Amino acid sequence: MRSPDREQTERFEVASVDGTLLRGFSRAARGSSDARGEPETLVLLHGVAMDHRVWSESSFLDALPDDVHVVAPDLRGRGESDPGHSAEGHAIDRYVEDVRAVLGFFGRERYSLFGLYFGGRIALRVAEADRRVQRAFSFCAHGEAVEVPADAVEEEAKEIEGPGGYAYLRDHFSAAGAPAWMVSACDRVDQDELAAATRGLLHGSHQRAERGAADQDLVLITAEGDADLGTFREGSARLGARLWLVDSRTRVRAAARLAEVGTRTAELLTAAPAAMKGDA
Ligand SMILES: COC(=O)C[C@@H](NC(=O)[C@@H](NC(=O)[C@@H](/N=C1/NCC(=O)N2CC[C@@H](C)[C@H]2C(=O)N[C@@H](CCSC)C(=O)N[C@H]1C(C)(C)C)C(C)(C)C)[C@@H](C)c1ccccc1)c1nccs1
Repeated sequence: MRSPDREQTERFEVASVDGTLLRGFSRAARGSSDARGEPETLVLLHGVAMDHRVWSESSFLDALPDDVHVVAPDLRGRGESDPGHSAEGHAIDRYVEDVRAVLGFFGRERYSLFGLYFGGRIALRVAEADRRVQRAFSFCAHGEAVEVPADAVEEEAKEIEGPGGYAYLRDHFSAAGAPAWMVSACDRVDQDELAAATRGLLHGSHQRAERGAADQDLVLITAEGDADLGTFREGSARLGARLWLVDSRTRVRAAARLAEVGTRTAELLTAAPAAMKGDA
């Protein structure tokens, strides 16, 4: 466990293209950096019903070495960031703009992104759009085109904005075997923003991601028992992405494996460049 005083955690605030202020936390790297004198910078993107706190609560953060600069924004409408207000204000293109604004703020030449569920889908879309992304990890979200059924998602949004909204999410995630940190994260999200973000999934999140630069290292991660494992395999072949599997029966249950994925991610970040190409 890291002692709090050693944490060099500070807040940041950056304006996105549409003026939305994104806020988040940055933990400076200690010690070594790469040949360019830059530490590895890892930007963490949480899921829909979450905020930046899930990274410490899931122990993912503890798995990362001191010499990695960690940046954990709150997506718009979550945590301390400004609201997105409407479904259009929560379109995936707005999230891509937001993440690119965060990359601009820290001014590094290269970044690694790690996204959780829908945050993983955002990470893949940012990698496609932005050459500064050297590695993109997507935990339990592939980059293929998906049918996002408007009626089912509208129904889910109505549940979420209704009086039983938090109970819907808590009950669904608990029943699906989600770890406590993921269930409790839902309660921290403003209901109206959560409903808008849900409806926002109807604005572009169905599109597949394309590979960005040829030298990007893309990593898809899902549960061995995932019903959509075939789609992840297709995505791995199409994108030239690694496919990591975690020992769990479903994507929701895979959340309990996040800390060990953090350890594996750290190995890839700090591996000597030569080693990176060879490993499976
Ligand atoms: C099968 O579902 C699971 O395996 C849970 C898993 N989901 C996903 O991987 C992806 N999504 C989905 O597959 C589906 N999408 C939904 N609605 C959109 C959606 O996702 N949400 C809206 C509310 C928000 C909390 C989030 C969510 O989580 N709701 C859950 C239900 C409650 S929790 C069991 C939820 O999936 N519902 C479904 C319904 C169709 C049942 C309404 C489709 C229509 C895209 C295939 C998600 C990453 C994504 C991927 C690509 C584009 C958009 C979204 C998880 N995601 C986060 C944690 S676990």
